[in-house]
Amino acid sequence: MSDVSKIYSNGSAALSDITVEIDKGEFVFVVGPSGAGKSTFIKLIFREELPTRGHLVVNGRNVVDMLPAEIPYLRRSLGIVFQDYRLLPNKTVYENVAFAMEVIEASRRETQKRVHTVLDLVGLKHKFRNYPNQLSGGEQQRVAIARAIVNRPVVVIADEPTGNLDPETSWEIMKIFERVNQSGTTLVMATHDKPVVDAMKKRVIAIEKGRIVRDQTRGAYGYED
Ligand SMILES: Nc1ncnc2c1ncn2[C@@H]1O[C@H](COP(=O)(O)OP(=O)(O)OP(=O)(O)O)[C@@H](O)[C@H]1O
Repeated sequence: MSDVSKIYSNGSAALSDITVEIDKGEFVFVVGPSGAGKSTFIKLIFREELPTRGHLVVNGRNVVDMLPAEIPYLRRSLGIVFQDYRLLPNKTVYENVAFAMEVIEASRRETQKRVHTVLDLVGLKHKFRNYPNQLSGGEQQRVAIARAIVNRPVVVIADEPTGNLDPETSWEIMKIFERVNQSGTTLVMATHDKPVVDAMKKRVIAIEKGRIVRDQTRGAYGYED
């Protein structure tokens, strides 16, 4: 991002003059008080929102000048995880993950192989026939992560992925993210989870009132909430 600002149509200035570079393979926490602009930062990366000003390149693609038809190609190179899981309620665990591969028209054989591999990685191979409402919150988030990584994205972005989970379950999620990152995937995670950020000692980008106020290599959370 280079001199990126985002002002919503109601005049709300969510981000102001953000310049930051995240390299391939990094693990980055984005922290800051409520309303600081963390979700907006994440939304710009997957082009859910467009910057009002500035340049933004994600995985070699200029997101600002991108044609609407190119957006799906950008998103195929990303895995996105939300606080509220966003699984399809009428599809099984297997189908939720396989669906992401059907969208890119992968073969059935490749899909089967990959879905089982990623469900194994998140520890849910044995629950592939379950529906989301038959799973705990932590299990649902693990399915969401499996879905996010099944197409081998270059970057995984996560907005408060442990926000609805208890501390122990949050750790399980973080261990999975760490493994995903160790395999070379860039990880960008917006979070309020102080214990997680403090323990993991990753790069921390702190945003306050839409501006970067801190960028540390092995950082801490640094807020009281
Ligand atoms: N769609 C929108 N329309 C108008 N204003 C918005 C919109 N989304 C966010 N904002 C405003 O932009 C600012 C930044 O919001 P953002 O959601 O990015 O913050 P955040 O750091 O993710 O907050 P939280 O930790 O509470 O999720 C806030 O003032 C918010 O009210």
